[in-house]
Formats: sequence, structure tokens, C-alpha cells
Amino acid sequence: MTTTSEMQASLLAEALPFMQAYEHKTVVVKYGGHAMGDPSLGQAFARDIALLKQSGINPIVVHGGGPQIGAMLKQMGIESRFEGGLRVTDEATVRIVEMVLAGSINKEIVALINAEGEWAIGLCGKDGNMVFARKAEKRVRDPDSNIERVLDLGFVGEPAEVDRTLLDLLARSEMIPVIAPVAPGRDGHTYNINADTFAGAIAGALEASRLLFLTDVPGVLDRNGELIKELSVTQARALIADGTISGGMIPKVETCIEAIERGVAGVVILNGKTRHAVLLELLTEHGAGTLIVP
Ligand SMILES: Nc1ncnc2c1ncn2[C@@H]1O[C@H](COP(=O)(O)OP(=O)(O)O)[C@@H](O)[C@H]1O
Ligand SMILES: CC(=O)N[C@@H](CCC(=O)OP(=O)(O)O)C(=O)O
Repeated sequence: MTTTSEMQASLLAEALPFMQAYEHKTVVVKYGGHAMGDPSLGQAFARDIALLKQSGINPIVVHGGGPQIGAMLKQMGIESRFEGGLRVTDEATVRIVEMVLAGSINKEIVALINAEGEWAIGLCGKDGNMVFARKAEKRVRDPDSNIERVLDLGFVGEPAEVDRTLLDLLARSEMIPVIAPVAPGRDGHTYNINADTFAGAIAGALEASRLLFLTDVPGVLDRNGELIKELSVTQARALIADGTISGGMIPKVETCIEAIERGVAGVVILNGKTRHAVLLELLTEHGAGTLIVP
């Protein structure tokens, strides 16, 4: 009979080939605002990231915080709305976005990783000239008239330039970067960038081996609410067009498509509410969620 400790040991041993495969490789983990909130899950997430670094892997955390920004805006009496999964961002909103993302959430994640005995460093696109944004151009087609128009989302940005100097330096150190999706434009403004888009740009620039999106659903769900385990780029585009994929899942899936097209190998959307989701996905046979394939 196999004892519990033998089972635990064999699970640890199972991780070896995965650790070897990812040694010195970059893994970008996007930690969504919907996956945050439960302190014990946050601690488990931080432990996963710490364990990756200890295993010789180069983890980079890019985080969101959409619900937390929404709560703060509400508290301040500022109205907020989304168009195509992106928050319409005026001058007052971008100040709150920067405060919540680069201020509170960023430092909370840094503290959680540090509490696991590692060295996390909190950054945003402004640090080390890492990311410069341009004003986002979101095109939508009116379903009735079929006319395309460009939405003005205010200070919503897209990553236009990514400089990897700082991240390369940190990869050779003990430091684990934790990055908030806020960046300056060459026009001097601060831009609010969707965290999924930001994570995709970082993964692309660093030629990451894996890009994981931790959210609050098991992955991409079909019309009946069933998990789609594997999704091709063509199928993904069709599900966006027919409305099966909506809201915050749109920028996530669009980023997955771009990352695949840029050569990032393993792009997965998975449930961040599953304890140790990152370790399960990377270091065991028990991967879950939706794998996006070419
Ligand atoms: N087809 C779909 N499959 C799964 N989730 C979907 C789908 N279409 C829309 N969603 C929504 O997308 C949400 C995840 O995106 P988002 O709210 O931006 O989360 P996060 O904060 O993790 O980035 C889900 O909670 C769900 O409400
Ligand atoms: C332009 C835009 O929509 N920016 C997002 C940035 C945060 C984010 O993306 O957070 P999640 O990953 O938790 O959704 C926002 O303002 O909510």
C-alpha cells in the first residue's frame, strides 16, 4: 500500500523533468484582479512564484486589479464603464488606476512573495524605461450598419515599446519582478493598459516559454458553460465574433492569439482560484484550463 508520504514524495519527484525543462526559462504569470482577494489563496500563489524562482526558473508577475479599481472609483464617486473589455479612462480615473495598481496591489503582492523568503521588486512600465504606451485604438463594427468606428477610450494605452534591459538584469539576480500595467506615453501622459495586453507584450519581448493567465473561471467556456480544453486561433476568433467570449475575456483571448503569433509556446488561461494553480500547471502532469494553440 502506498502511504501518504510516499505519494507526496512521488509528486515531488514528478516535478523534476518539468523543472529541468524550464531551467533559466522565462515564465510570465498574469495574476488577474478576480483571482485575488482570498488571503490564503494569495499566500499559495506567492509560494508558487517563490518556488519557481528557487527552481532556477525566471518568473515574472504582471498583475491586474480591475475589481479593486472599480471599488475605489465607486468610493470616490467616479463613474466608470467598459467598452470591449477596456475601461474608459479619463484624467481623474487614470490617477486612481495608478494609485490602486502601482501603489496598493503591487506592494501587496511584493509583500506576499517576500514573506515566502524571496526578493520581489514592485515595478510598473515607468521603471527603467520598461514600457512606453501609445493611445489605444479600439475599432468596433456596428452590427446593424456594419460600419467600423474607432472608440475614444481616453487614457487607455497599448504597449508600443518594450525595453528588456531592466528585466534581463533582474533575471540574473535574486529579484522577482512584479509589474503593474501602467506606462507613460512619449506625450508625457500616464496610460492605463489592460493587464492581459501588458502581460502579452512582456512575454513577447522576453520570448517567454510560457504565459499563464490566472482568472476566476476554469478557462474559456463554451455557450453551455463547459470548459474548452484546447482552442485554436481560428476558433477563438469565431467565439469572440459570435459573442460567446465577452467582457474581460476578450482582451485575454486577443492577447493569447498575439502571443501565439509572436512565438510564445504555451499560452494557458486557468483558474487562479484553484490552490497552487501555477505549480499544477507548470510542474505536474495535471495541467488545467484552456490551452490556446495555433
Ligand atoms: N466564454 C467565456 N468563458 C469564460 N469567461 C468568460 C467568457 N466570456 C466572458 N467571460 C468573463 O470573463 C471573466 C474573466 O475576465 P476578467 O473579468 O477580465 O478577469 P481578470 O480580472 O482575471 O482578468 C470571467 O469571469 C467571465 O465573467
Ligand atoms: C484599460 C483597462 O481596462 N485597464 C484595466 C487595468 C487592470 C486590469 O486589467 O485588471 P484585471 O486583469 O483584473 O482585469 C482596468 O482599468 O481595469
